[in-house]
Amino acid sequence: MFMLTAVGFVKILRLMESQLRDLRRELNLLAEKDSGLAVRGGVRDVFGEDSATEDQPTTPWTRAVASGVELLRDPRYNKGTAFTEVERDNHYLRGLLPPAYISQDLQEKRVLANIRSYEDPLQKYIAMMDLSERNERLFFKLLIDNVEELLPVVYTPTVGEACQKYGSIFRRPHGLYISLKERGKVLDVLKNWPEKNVQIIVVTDGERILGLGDLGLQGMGIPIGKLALYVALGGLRPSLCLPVSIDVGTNNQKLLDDPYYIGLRQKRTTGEEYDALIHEFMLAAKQEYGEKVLIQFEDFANHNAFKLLAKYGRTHLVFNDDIQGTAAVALAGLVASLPLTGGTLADHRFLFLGAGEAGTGIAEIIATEISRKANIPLEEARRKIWLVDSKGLVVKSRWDSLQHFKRDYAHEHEECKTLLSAVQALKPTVLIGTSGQGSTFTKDVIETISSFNEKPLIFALSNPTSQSECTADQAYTWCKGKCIFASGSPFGPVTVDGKTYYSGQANNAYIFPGMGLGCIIAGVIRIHDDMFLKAAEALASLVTKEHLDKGLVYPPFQNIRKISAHIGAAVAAKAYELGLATRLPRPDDLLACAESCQYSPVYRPYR
Ligand SMILES: O=C([O-])CC(=O)C(=O)O
Ligand SMILES: [Mg+2]
Repeated sequence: MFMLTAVGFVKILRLMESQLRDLRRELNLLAEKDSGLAVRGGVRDVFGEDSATEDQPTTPWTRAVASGVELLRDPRYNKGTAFTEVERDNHYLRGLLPPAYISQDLQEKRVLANIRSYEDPLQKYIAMMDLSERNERLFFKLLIDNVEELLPVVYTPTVGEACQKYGSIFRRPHGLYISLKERGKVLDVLKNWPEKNVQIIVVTDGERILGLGDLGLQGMGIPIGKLALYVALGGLRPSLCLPVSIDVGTNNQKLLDDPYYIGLRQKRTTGEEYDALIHEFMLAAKQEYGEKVLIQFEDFANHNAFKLLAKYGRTHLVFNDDIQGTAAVALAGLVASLPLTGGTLADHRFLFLGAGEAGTGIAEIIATEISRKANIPLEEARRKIWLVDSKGLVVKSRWDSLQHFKRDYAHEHEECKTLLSAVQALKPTVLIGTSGQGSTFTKDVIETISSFNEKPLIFALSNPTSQSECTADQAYTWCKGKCIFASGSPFGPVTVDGKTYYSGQANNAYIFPGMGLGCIIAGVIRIHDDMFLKAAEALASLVTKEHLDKGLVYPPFQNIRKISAHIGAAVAAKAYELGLATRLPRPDDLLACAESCQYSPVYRPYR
């Protein structure tokens, strides 16, 4: 006869209890995974329970989550010391946390103080990334509430240095790495990503990271940074976002020689092998996430950027941020500055230093806007725009050797070998730098352009700060305070002869978050250039007299979530007008719809 002692009975009970606990945890995890897959109808559901309207802290969050130490280690759900007593009991957290309860606001204060205590921007970047790996909501709350202070940390200029040193500062992997080793298995790679309802992908192949050149796989910092901005600036839910770095090798010898380099140790592959990997990725993304997944191409080199946009623009929901996003932000600044310069866009003469993605992208959007507003043919509008590349002024006589994307701007003129001689010959009213080369707007150039302009417009757009064509200080000093200045990376106010001057940040970060928001609320299936024109107009319309009085041709980033909602609504409206929006019926008030959908990073109470 089997005799059960009291000790044995207790042991069995304990065992059952622990098995039950494991089972419960497992079920919780499964429930979480399943609910991540659920897609119901209606606009708000695109954003799930995270959208502002459903995210009232007083409403308990009903989704089951992991518990115990797994909950603390999951950055999506961890709240650290902000777990309440009841939550600590219900989710097996007793003893795993110190007894104090620290609210999210207080946690935010503490983390901000820590970040401020680091002098080195790269240390701040590492601290921010560590936070995002620990506690996603606290990371986004901190970024949203302190956007002007922290944007330069998670984005340009610091992200540039982070990419350069990515291997050395590598901790936990972020995003998805697709290398030549994954050929034939890209769909499986996408299936390994934990989120199933991805709606925005930012992808780079690392060949032209900002103005820093080929950084190979280390370019991963860029998609990560851009997607953090989709959430913080645009209000998209973090789980919708997927950063991807495609590794086809690098031609950066310094990286190939670096023992800490994290990418494939080989020269870049080109031609068929390159095209095949990208194509496999594009097909797999659509297969896994559907027709409406938005794919943003970022920091590809010119030769691939134009090709990929043309190739996939018809079959996928894609845009190139460096061509189209930068174009829209530059146009917005130019339009906004018209009350300061007088006249219309058509009255200006534009000279670009840099004739790649950004330069020709901006040129084309300006020409389109002029042609529509002044009712003149596009070719005539293009004649107001001149490009200087590494060989000098782009002119007709260079036609045969010009890359196709420069040819529309190859006008009749004698050759000018330098920027200065082009400025002297053409007398532009607007000077735009998209060269990726720092210190190229020299004192001579700026003095010359201000010698024949009351208010020259000077946009030094290359990033990060080290690659800016000139600094705000140089521009205002050399033109004696006459110019309107904007730059791709931020510059603080400068004082010249006792007067303070401000400069706007003409960065595509104003545009792409709103573009993504607009695409999602309207269920857009294809991007049309007119959506970027609308985004630019919406941004320009938010520049007030008060901003202009300070010389600012962009509204401050502080209000970026509202700005993104305006841009999103404008983009969505255009998409509906063009028949490219699939979410029906069309909401009457697109702005209210965009605002109500924005993600809130405030912690949710767990049942
Ligand atoms: O990332 C930025 O700051 C803007 C951008 O797209 C680039 O410079 O490539
Ligand atoms: Mg870029």
